[in-house]
Amino acid sequence: MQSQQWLHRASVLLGCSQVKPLIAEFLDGLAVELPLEMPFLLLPTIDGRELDVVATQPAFSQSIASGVKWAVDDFEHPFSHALQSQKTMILDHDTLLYWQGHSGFMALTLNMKKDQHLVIYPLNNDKGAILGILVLALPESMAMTLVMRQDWQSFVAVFTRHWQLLESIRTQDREQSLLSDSIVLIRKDKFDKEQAEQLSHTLVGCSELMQSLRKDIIRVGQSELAVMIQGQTGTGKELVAQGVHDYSKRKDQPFIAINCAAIPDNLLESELFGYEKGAFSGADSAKKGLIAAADGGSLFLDEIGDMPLLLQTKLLRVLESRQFRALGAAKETQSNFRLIVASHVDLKHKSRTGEFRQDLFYRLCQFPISIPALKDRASDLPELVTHFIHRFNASQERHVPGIRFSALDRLLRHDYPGNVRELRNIVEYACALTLDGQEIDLGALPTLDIESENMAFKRQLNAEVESVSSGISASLMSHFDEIDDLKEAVSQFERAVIEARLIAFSGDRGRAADSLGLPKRTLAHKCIKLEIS
Ligand SMILES: Nc1ncnc2c1ncn2[C@@H]1O[C@H](COP(=O)(O)OP(=O)(O)OP(=O)(O)O)[C@@H](O)[C@H]1O
Repeated sequence: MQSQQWLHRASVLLGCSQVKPLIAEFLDGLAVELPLEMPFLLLPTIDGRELDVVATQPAFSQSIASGVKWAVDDFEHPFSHALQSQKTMILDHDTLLYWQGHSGFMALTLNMKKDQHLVIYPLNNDKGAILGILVLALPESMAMTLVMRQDWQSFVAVFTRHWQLLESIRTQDREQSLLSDSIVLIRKDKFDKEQAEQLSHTLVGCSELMQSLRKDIIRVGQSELAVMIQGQTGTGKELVAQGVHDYSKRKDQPFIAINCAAIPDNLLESELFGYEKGAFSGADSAKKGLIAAADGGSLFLDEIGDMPLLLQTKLLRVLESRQFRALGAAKETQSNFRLIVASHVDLKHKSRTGEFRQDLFYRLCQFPISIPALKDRASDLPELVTHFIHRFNASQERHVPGIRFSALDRLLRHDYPGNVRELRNIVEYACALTLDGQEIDLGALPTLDIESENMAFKRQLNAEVESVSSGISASLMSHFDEIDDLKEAVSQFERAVIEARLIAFSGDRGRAADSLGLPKRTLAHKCIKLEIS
């Protein structure tokens, strides 16, 4: 073969933009230009333990590779020697016999003609590391001369350099795309955190329950799933529904809310679906229903458990088809709304007893959210109190700076059957009775139904304190008889009191110190001494 042909082949190789076609082009070129049967390459596997066979015809590579492992540390075959020495090996017919102990190699060379030599040619990158091994069966006359020829060596150098270049582009591309994937993930995570932080200004509470509730709201806001909110009265179901809407793509569209329990059954249908003029006696003009009004936005059906069964059937149809017909209308209309429902009763139970349609229940329950009662998240209470004081100040143009610990302590001992709404009312009442510039005192609180036997909040708070202080605190008082180190017992008690107070004030050391009658520096010093983080 002439130098010009190698040059032409080299230029074809340079046109390849990916490694696989490059190798195929290289091997095909050899098969065409040289009098040989089937050249192939051996490439190290990713773990570097074996050599993989790469030939242009899959059947050929399979026949070489079938069941054969070309382990790099198996010196029974000559390829591992070529790998180690990085030197070209040319095996004549007699030398081949020496390697017949390796069954795979024996099968590979079985059909070689007597005058053929096997050329094992390591391909290095420019740093001297092995890229692969080229294997050729050539007539004796050519084997030696070919590998010595300058044009052949240049051709192979073009092939290996281009191979290396494509590999490094591929690695760069992969790294680039990994980098941009992680940047997207980091940005998304940061965005979600920022949104959750923003939501914490309206949906207040630092307890883990509230934090995960806010995360759920942000997560589901980005989807189109139907949301079912369950929680006792006054726990903030409407606030959560509003949050789902505000943090969704529909936030600039209407948020339409209706309380199914507050509207008589016979009116609920016309409220939802609307009606045409003359649809029933008294329908003097047409009225748009709430389903139509929610088009593009969100429809919030509060107390869905109170919806009559017949209307449930109609609602299910609307959800399936996104179409509805106003009362007395001839045609169906479309509305693209996202449904959010809430209930203070256990709808699953109602669906089992037949009071609520089971198919509707499952259709509505695509993303269930459960809001815990206030008494089950005592650590939220101080922050909620502060929030309601701020809200009161802003709406009434007043200046109540905060609440005294004795008053907060009283609030912590109430059970709140009316949940956050009840707390809000109590705080607003107390604010109204407190003079500007003064903190809310015990005297400003309404009479609260406090059962000393049943101090739900205290119990909850103690449980939280116990969990942070390795269970040393609350039980201490009941084990006076067991105390054998007074100093240690006093330290434990002191630590438990400070920890409880820090929890009560959401970690605000200034307020905790105030409430304990200590200077802030003294409290800080005690925290270090008692190892309170
Ligand atoms: N986590 C919270 N942060 C701030 N305010 C809250 C929170 N939870 C509830 N509220 C306030 O408590 C009051 C009652 O909330 P909301 O109306 O959302 O409760 P609900 O569960 O829908 O009540 P109902 O079952 O009676 O319809 C509202 O003023 C609301 O702003």
